Amino acid sequence: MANHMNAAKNKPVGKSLLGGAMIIAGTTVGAGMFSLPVVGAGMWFGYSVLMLLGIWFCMLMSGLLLLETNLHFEPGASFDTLTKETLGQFWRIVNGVSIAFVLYILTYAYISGGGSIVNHSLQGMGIELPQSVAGLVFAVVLACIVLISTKAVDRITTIMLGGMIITFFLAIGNLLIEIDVAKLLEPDGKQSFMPYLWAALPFGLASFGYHGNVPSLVKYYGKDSSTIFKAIFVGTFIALIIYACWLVATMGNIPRSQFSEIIAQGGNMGVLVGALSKVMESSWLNSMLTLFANLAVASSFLGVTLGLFDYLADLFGFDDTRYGRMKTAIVTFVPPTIFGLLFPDGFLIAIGFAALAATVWAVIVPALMAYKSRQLFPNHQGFRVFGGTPLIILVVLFGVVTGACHLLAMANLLPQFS
Ligand SMILES: N[C@@H](Cc1ccccc1)C(=O)O
Repeated sequence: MANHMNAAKNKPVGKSLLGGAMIIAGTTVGAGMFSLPVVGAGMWFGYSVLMLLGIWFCMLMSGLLLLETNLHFEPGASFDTLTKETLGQFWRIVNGVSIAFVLYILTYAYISGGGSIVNHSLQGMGIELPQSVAGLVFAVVLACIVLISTKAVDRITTIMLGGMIITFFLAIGNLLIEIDVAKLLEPDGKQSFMPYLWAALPFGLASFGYHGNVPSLVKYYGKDSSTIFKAIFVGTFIALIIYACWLVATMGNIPRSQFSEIIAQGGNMGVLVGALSKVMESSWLNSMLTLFANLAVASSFLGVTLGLFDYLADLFGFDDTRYGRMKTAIVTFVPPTIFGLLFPDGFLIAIGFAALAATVWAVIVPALMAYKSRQLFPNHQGFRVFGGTPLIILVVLFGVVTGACHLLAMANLLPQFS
């Protein structure tokens, strides 16, 4: 839901802390959330919550380190300027490529997840479609909104965000009441948990990604470091609470052994939501849950593709005329949609690769930039993240270890629950 940062850029809205916190929470909570119970099934609830806490802390710190660097520059300076001025041309290019890669692969992940959830919804109405076609419908409808204008995206996602909050609490509230504590605390299946942590780390990292919005917040609030700090803290904390509730709701209702089936079917969004739907008594609440999942993935799609659309228009120099926007739309949407048609079930794999690229620009580069900017501006009196160099080392290590886990998991060298 990165589009709310565009809202911040364009509209003279009241600059309350809440607005900034919602921008961050909106971007953070997205499709990554739907991967968490599936990849966390092996280690189950306790370790999953511990992992989320650790990742939340590291991702909060990397965002604050990015803020620290950003505050040395004029509001409006973006990643490109920050990397160029602190780390030089090499990192500027590595960073730019990794951002573009994340945006593209997330677009594909959303088409895959969106197709899966649209299909699940249509089945509820008695309509059968191949999942790839459902993905195509999902992509074409939402791409048209992006093609119309930024304003259209802003309006529609604001409505979607409201809808998400309402449907989340209605559906999850009920699931939270119905949970079976034994399922949560005494999981069935193979009694080995901790080794499955490693393969899940990249998914946790992707779920806490929001860093593209930090420069937007600086542009929005100016150099008001204390408000931006609070907005990032509160926004990511809201995401942490939502994820914890989501884990309680899913793992408290679906037994661990049943996750094997979900994983065997590809672990896509529709399969998970379908399994949850089966345990929900009321068909009305069931619709709320399905609606929530649709809104979550649709609003993330709009936010991310709007970012990609603007990025590509700038990169290729396409103008804002009807013809120019058409060209930008083609390079933005056609490649991920073709992938979505060819590989409709790559949702989890795509989120994993998004995490790999995000370790670069959302974790390692912000830490390195903060290290460098402390050398460049040694007498700076303003905002500085606590913890000195040890904290920077911790954040870099977190990024490197998580990236390595993704590669090892791809090579089948890490234990994976099945
Ligand atoms: N956190 C987002 C993904 C994301 C990653 C990195 C940056 C921005 C967004 C999600 O879960 O859908």
